[in-house]
Amino acid sequence: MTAQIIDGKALSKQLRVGFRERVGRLVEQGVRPGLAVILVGDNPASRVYVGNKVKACEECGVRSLHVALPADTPEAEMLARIAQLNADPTVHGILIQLPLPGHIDVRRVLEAISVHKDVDGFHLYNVGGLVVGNTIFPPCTPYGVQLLLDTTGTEVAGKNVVVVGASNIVGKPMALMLLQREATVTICHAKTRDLAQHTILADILIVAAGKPGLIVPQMVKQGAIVIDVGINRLPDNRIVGDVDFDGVKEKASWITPVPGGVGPMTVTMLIENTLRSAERSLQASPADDYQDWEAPVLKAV
Ligand SMILES: Nc1nc2c(c(=O)[nH]1)N[C@@H](CN(C=O)c1ccc(C(=O)N[C@@H](CCC(=O)O)C(=O)O)cc1)CN2
Repeated sequence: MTAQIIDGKALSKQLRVGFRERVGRLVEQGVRPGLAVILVGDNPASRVYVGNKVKACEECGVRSLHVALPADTPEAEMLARIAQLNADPTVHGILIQLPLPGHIDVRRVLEAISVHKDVDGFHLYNVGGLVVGNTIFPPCTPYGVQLLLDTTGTEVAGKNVVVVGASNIVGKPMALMLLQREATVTICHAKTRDLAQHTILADILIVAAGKPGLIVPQMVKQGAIVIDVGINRLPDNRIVGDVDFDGVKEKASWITPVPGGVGPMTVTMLIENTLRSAERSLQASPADDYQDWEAPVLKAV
């Protein structure tokens, strides 16, 4: 039996209808949500992703502020820009497009973003929040994957989940979020021996390794849910994931396509986090700490 497709483009479209309504309500109350996107250098893929983010803002009525800086921008200048954006009440979310040029200390600039505007969820506070299960802003890609999984109607608790890839922005937070939902989680990475021995046991297989064709049908359990987070551009310009889609779809029960699966959801969850930040700004006197943040409750179904 061929797998059912988990359509991230369609789910994004549906969620964005609700976002426009939320923006309308915010504007009625005098707040236009604002997102600042900082891009350093001219990495072509990053330019596409930033373009997608700016387009999504336009579609939802969010004001976007695109800060494009040359590749040799000193770290001190970035820190100064971030400080300005932290202090700007019309900016509810700030993100720094990754990767950054090598001369910039990624952790230092991410830590400079106000926890209250860290809509990418990369600040150490938000990362730590994932460990104890109450982060302010879930990181966008794993958050999107969680919603995509929800659309399958599958109860995650008790399932064997295997995450392939241990990056700070996808693999590790993904594993923590699914552990919070009581899955049995295994993380595989570049040093894992005999990858197939792990993946074959997965009821839910999430692949974020950046290696086209890494996962072939023999590595997948019959009926598994397969989420492909990889985005690889081939020499012929085609975009493919990390999973052999045509082969694996004959074995899986559900599968995400690339493009049109996780990618659009990453951008959609960024808007969700920005709206939550803007909504919170309406509270009469938001405390200057993070204790009064409510945990996010967005559900896909
Ligand atoms: N600050 C951040 N940097 C990066 C993140 C992130 O979440 N925050 N994640 C990735 C890139 N990324 C978002 O920035 C991203 C990747 C892919 C897509 C997307 O829409 N993909 C499309 C295909 C797009 C194409 O034509 O190449 C799809 O899969 O359908 C959006 C965002 C690294 N950096």
